[in-house]
Amino acid sequence: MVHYVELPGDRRYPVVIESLAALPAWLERVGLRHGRLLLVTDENIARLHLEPLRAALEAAGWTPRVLVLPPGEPTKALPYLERIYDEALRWGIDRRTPVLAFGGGVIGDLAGFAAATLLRGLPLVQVPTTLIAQVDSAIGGKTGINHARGKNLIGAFHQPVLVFADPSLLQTLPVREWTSGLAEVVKHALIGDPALFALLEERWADVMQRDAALLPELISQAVAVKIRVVMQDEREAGLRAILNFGHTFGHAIERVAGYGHFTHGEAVALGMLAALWLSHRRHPDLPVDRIRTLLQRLPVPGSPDTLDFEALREAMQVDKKALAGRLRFVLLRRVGEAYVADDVTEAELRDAWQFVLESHRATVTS
Ligand SMILES: NC(=O)c1ccc[n+]([C@@H]2O[C@H](COP(=O)([O-])OP(=O)(O)OC[C@H]3O[C@@H](n4cnc5c(N)ncnc54)[C@H](O)[C@@H]3O)[C@@H](O)[C@H]2O)c1
Ligand SMILES: O=C(O)C(=O)C[C@@H](O)[C@H](O)[C@H](O)COP(=O)(O)O
Ligand SMILES: [Zn+2]
Repeated sequence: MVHYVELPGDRRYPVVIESLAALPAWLERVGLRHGRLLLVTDENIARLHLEPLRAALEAAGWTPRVLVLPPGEPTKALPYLERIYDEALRWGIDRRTPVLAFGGGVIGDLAGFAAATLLRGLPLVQVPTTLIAQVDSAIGGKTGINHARGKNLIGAFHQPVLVFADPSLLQTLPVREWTSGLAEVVKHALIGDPALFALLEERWADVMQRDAALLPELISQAVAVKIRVVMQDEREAGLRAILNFGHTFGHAIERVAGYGHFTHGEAVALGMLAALWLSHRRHPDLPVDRIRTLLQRLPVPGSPDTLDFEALREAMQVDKKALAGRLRFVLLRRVGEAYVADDVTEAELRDAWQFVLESHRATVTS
C-alpha cells in the first residue's frame, strides 16, 4: 500500500506500508544513491529488529553507520542531538548522506531534527517502528526536541524523502506502547474520519490483538487523515492545528509529570477527554458517551490526580498554539470535524480536568 504526500512546489514523497525487505528498492526509487547512510535507532529496536535491516541495506550496497541511543522520551533532548552531530561529523558526511530514523516518535523527531540541521539539511528517511510513528510522527515533517519548559519547543519542519512502515514490526511493541499508539489513531478518527471511528468501536478486540490482517488497513486509514491535513497546511498556518487535538492538556501532562512518566499517547488520551468535555459544552449533540467509552478503553496507568492543576495550567501557557498569551484549543464539532477555539474560560479548564479525573477513575475501577 502506498500513499503520497503532495506539497506545494512539486514536492512529493511516498508513505509505503510494506514489509521491510522492500526498503532498499524504495530508497532507490526515491533517488537515493548507494553509499554512506547514518542510521539512528534506540537500544530496544536495535536488539529486536536492527540486524535484518542492516543486512538488507548492506546487501543493496549501502554502508550504514549505526548510532544506538537509550530508549524513551528523555532521549529527545539536546545532549542526544549533540551525540548525533558529533557522530555524523566525525564519521564524515556530505549533503547527500541520508539520515535513516529507525524507531518510534522519539528517534524520528530527534534524528529528523539532526537531519534538518546538519549541513543545513540532509535527506531524511523515516522507518517508523511504533504505531504512533507509523500513523503520525514519521509523516508531515515536524521534527524537534523537548525543553525543560515544554514539549517540542525546539525544532524545524523537515519533510522526509520516504516514509516506510512495516506493520509486522509492531508485533513486538509492549502493550503499553501499543495502546499509546492507539490514542493517536483514535485522534485521527475523531478529527477526520467517522468510518475509522466506527471501525475502532466495532473491531476493538481485533485491534487490541493486533490482528495481522487488519493492521495494514488500520494504519492506512489513520495515515490518510494525517496526510490529508498536512497536504492542506504543511506548516500549521491554520488547519494543521487540528492534529493537536488533546495535546494542549497532553503536552502539559507530559511535562509536569516528567518526560517519560506518562507516554505521549497516554497524555494525549487524557487530553482528549478534556477536549471532549469542552467540545460537548459547545456542541450538545456530540455523542459524548460513545467517544468517552472509546477513550476509556485506552488504559492510562498511574495517578493523574496527583498532578497539580496550577502546574498544568502554567505549562499550557507555553503551548505553541497560544497567540498573544491566549490559549487555543482544538475542539470537535462532530465526529470527523474539528476546529480551533479561543474562547475557553479558566472555569471550564478546571471542570474539564475534573472530567478527565472522573473518567480515568471510572476506567481503572471498572
Ligand atoms: N513529529 C510528530 O508529528 C509527532 C507526532 C506524534 C508524536 N510525536 C512524538 O513522538 C514521541 C512518542 O513516540 P513513541 O510513542 O513512538 O515513543 P518512543 O519512540 O519512545 O517509543 C516507545 C517505546 O517503544 C520502544 N519500541 C519502538 N519500536 C519498538 C518495536 N517495534 N518493538 C518493541 N519496542 C519498540 C522504544 O524503544 C520505546 O521504549 C513523543 O516525543 C511525541 O511528542 C511526534
Ligand atoms: O503533525 C502534527 O501537526 C501534530 O500536531 C501531530 C501530533 O500528534 C504530535 O504530537 C506533534 O509532535 C505535536 O506537535 P507540536 O507542534 O504541538 O509540538
Ligand atoms: Zn501527538
